Amino acid sequence: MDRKNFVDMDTKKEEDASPEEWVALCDFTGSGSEQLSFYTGDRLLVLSKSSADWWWAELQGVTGYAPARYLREDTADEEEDASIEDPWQDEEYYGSYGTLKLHLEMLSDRSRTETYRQVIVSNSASLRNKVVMDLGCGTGIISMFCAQLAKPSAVYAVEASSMADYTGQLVKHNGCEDVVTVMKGRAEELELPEQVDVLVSEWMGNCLLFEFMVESVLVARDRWLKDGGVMWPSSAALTLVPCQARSYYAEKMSFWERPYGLDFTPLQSLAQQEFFNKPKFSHVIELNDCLAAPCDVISMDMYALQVRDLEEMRGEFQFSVETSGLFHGFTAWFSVHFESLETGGTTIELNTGPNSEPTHWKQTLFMLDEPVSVFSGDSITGTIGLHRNPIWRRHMTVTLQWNIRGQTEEADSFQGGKKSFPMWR
Ligand SMILES: NC(=[NH2+])NCCC[C@H]1O[C@@H](n2cnc3c(N)ncnc32)[C@H](O)[C@@H]1O
Repeated sequence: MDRKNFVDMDTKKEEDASPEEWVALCDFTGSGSEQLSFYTGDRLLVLSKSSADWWWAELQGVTGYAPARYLREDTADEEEDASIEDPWQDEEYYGSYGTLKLHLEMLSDRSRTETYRQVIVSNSASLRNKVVMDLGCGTGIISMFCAQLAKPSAVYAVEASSMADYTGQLVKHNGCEDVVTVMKGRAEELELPEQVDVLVSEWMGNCLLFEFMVESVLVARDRWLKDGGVMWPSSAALTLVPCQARSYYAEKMSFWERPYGLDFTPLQSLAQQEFFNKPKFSHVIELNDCLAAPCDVISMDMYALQVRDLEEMRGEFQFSVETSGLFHGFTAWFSVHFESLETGGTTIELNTGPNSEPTHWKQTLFMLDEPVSVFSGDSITGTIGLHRNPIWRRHMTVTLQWNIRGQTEEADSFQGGKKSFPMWR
C-alpha cells in the first residue's frame, strides 16, 4: 500500500472541491509565465487556493496564478455585491485616524513636524491677514502653529475623523479659537466660508502616494484655493536607488537553508512569494547599501497635477553602479518642498531619505526575486510605474522594469527583469 506521508484534510477538501468561478474586480498584468493576466469582469475558474494571496486558476484555457485580492465570488446578485464594497475604505481609514496611535506616531516624528513649524515661522510675516486651509488637520498641530507663530485672519482646520471632536477642544485649550475654526467632515464635501490664500496639508503616504489622500488635496485646491494662492507642499518627488538588502534577504530567505540542521529550502519559493512580492514599508536603508547615486524618478507640481494624472505615474532611471555588490532590489523614498510666500524667499524641504533626519515613513524596499551580482561601472536602467488600483482607490501597484548592462560584456548581453508590487490590493 503506498502510504502517503501525510493526510492533509485541506488538500483532500480541495481535491474534492469542484472548481469555482470568480470574477475579476479589476485589470491585472501578471509578471512571469506563472501569473495570469486578466481584465475587469473576466470570469476565472479557481482550481485551487494554493495560498492566501495567490490562487491557481484557469482563464480561456490558460492556467496560472491569480492574486486572490483581485477576485470576488460570482454571486447571483451583483448589484447588491457591488454596493457592499467601499472603494475608499473610508470607515476603516477614518476609523484608524480617530484613535491616537497614528497621531502619536506623526507628532513624535520631529523631522516632519518641525519642518511644518519652520515653514510657518519663516513665512510668518507674509501669513499676516491671510486665510489658510489645513486639510486633514488631525490634532490641529499645523493650524495651531499658524495661530501661535503668525497672524492669519482665519485658519480652517478640516478633519473627517472623530479626532475632530478633540481638535476643537485642543484649539480652545490653547487659546487659538479666535483664529482657528475646526470643521468636521471630508474636505470634498465641506463648504468653507471663503476661498483661501494658502492650502497646507500633510498628505504624504508610504512611497509618497499610498492612501491617495493627495486626491483630496487636488480637489480642495481646485475648489478653494484663490488664484495665485499657495500650496504647501508646493511640489513632491519620489526618489529611487538600487540597493543591497543582505540582512533582510538573510532573515526571510537564507533562514530556510539550515534551520536547526534541517534543509527547509523547499519553502523558499513560498518565502519569495510571501515576503518579496509586496513592498516592505518602514525599511531603513543604510547609506552603504546604496549601489548608486539615488535619483528622482517622479516629480509632482502641486499646482499643475490633476487627479487623472494619479491613475498612472511613470518615471525612468539610469543608475551607474558605484560599488560592486549584490543587487537585492530598489529602495524608494520621497521629498516635498514648501515654496516661500515671498517671491525669492527660501524653499524649505522635507526629505525622508537616508541622507536626512529619520522620519516615521522610513523608506520602502522592493525586493527582486533573486539578488544579482553587480560591479562598479555597470549600468542599471529602466522604468518605474505607479498604477492606481481602479477598484480600491487608496491602493496602487508599483511596477519596476530594469536592465543591467555590464561594463565588460558585449552590448547585447544584459540581465533584466520586471516585477509588480501591489500596495496592497
Ligand atoms: N500623511 C498621511 N498619510 N496622513 C496624515 C494626515 C491624515 C489626516 O487627514 C485626515 N484626512 C485624510 N483625508 C481627508 C479628507 N479628504 N478630508 C478630511 N480629512 C482627511 C485623516 O483623517 C487624518 O487625520
